[in-house]
Amino acid sequence: MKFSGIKGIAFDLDGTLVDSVPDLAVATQRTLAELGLASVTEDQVRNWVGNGTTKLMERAINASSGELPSLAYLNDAMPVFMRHYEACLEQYSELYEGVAYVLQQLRAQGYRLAVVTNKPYKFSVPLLNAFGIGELFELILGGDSLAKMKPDPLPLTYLGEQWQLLPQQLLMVGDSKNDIRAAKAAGIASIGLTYGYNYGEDIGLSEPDAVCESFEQILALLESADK
Ligand SMILES: O=C(O)COP(=O)(O)O
Ligand SMILES: [Mg+2]
Repeated sequence: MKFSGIKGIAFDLDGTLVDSVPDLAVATQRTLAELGLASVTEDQVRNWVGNGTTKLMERAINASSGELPSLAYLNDAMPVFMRHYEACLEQYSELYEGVAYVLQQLRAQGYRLAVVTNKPYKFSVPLLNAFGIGELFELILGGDSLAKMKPDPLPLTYLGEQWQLLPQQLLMVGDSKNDIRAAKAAGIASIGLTYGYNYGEDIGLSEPDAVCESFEQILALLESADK
């Protein structure tokens, strides 16, 4: 059974724990306005989330202006975005249904929990704390915490080293192909969630070990596995 012997679980953040696109969209729209560029919609922003905030802004500026920004332009745009996102961070975002309950249950069952996100670390911790779940995680890794982010396996292999757990004792839960690719590259099992953001694609196409339509289903999947 793929999920037996799991001791540690790494959760993705955006699109997995928190529906954060409403605030990412507001911050993107305010940034474009300040740069004098045409606006974009929340639906567009949803399809650009997954590879960190710099990629999000690159995609937004590209769609808005019709051309890829130069590195210098993007470097100037990023502090503007960071300022706007910091100001709204959890204003319109919401924890997905069942998240707090399931995380508490998993902790009570003895699983070690981590967040492995591509979101910058400085936003990840306050966002998790704003929803009262930050304390449930032993380790939080942002997209800028290490030299490489998902889909690179580095954050997951680092987690295994920190916790002294083997790949077969770890599980990655996420909404995006970046999560599933990172898990496969690290040799660990993965669960793909259907309700998040995955560039508008079916997460099943990335072939995670299981697909869940709700966060609650994770509990049942783990309970059905031998410990
Ligand atoms: O910030 C992003 O682009 C994605 O963040 P995630 O890895 O938590 O989904
Ligand atoms: Mg995600």
